[in-house]
Amino acid sequence: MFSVRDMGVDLGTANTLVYVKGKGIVLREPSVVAMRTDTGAIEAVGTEAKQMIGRTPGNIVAVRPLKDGVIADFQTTSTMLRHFIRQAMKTKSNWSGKPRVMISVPSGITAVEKRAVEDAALEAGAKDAQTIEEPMAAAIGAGLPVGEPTGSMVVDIGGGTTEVAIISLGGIVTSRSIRVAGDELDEAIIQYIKKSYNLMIGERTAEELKIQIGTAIPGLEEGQMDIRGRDLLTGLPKNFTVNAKEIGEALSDTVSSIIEAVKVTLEKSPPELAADIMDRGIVLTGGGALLRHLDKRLSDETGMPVVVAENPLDCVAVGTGKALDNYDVYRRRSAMMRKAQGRA
Ligand SMILES: Nc1ncnc2c1ncn2[C@@H]1O[C@H](COP(=O)(O)OP(=O)(O)OP(=O)(O)O)[C@@H](O)[C@H]1O
Repeated sequence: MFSVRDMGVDLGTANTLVYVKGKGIVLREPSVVAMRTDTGAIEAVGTEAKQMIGRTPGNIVAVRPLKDGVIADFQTTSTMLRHFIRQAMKTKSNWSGKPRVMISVPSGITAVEKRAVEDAALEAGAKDAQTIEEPMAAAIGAGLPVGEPTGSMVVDIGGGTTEVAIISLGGIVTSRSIRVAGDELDEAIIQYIKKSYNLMIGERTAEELKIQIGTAIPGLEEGQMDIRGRDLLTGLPKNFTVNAKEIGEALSDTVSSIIEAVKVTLEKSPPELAADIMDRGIVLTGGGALLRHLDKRLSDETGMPVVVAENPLDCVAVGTGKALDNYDVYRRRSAMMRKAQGRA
């Protein structure tokens, strides 16, 4: 007899990751679904669907169902979640029964949406499902001592949302979630290129520019990249070269918004916890933490030490996996919250 292995799912706006207890991360796919507009039938999910963004014929659309940091399209989110959970179950030949699933969700989603995410996991074959707030999962995954009476601060910069939280004794003391993260950085690049060069580029090209030559401090990076866009005057494709300084300038205001959210959260922190954070430093997680010199700029502007977590893209998924060890605690907590909401 093999034991059932439980699963943690990072249901992100940009990427979905599945962590299987005892195996680690077994699935890592973009949170994208391609569907036929006429019948609603699913054409592709994940990497294959992401490649279709901006390239679909009229009868197919490639959508990101969680694009704006919330579940924008619930039905499609459920379908995608089901697909990934089933795929992850196939990666292990010796499942003996149904797994319990811990799913991280953006902290801004409603109780009804949380319930619906859990239902989607049940439909996919889970025995039971619970949700955990993304910044809590990120902090656990980054190895912060969340259960201790000491303040830890995590800034999770994903695709759709930046979640800033101060955690102590297993709970979120104060937090802020803004819809400014990787997608907004990409959009800032699109707007900059449009304004400076009269050229239109797609969101995937903008993301590539950000990843390859982006910087949070303009002037600190060398480098350039050749790209292709559409000339807005002639309507024709055109090749051109952009340098790191320009991309740094394009990103600067959006980076400032993220830093402002961190400052506001710090200002609301009880003094004892602020002192703990001063000792340990602010921990950056999520793909956005990989933007060059973001740690330095945040440290310069807040006067606090800042560290980038090891494998920032994996922290939330690893955190959901570790949270499986306390599955019953989360289960009891959400049952209590549901009861309290029912009474209110
Ligand atoms: N090297 C890099 N530099 C800058 N940004 C990066 C880098 N690598 C990935 N990203 C960005 O990180 C974002 C995805 O991060 P992540 O997978 O943590 O998000 P998510 O968890 O899906 O989103 P959310 O937390 O909003 O639900 C994308 O916007 C991507 O462009």
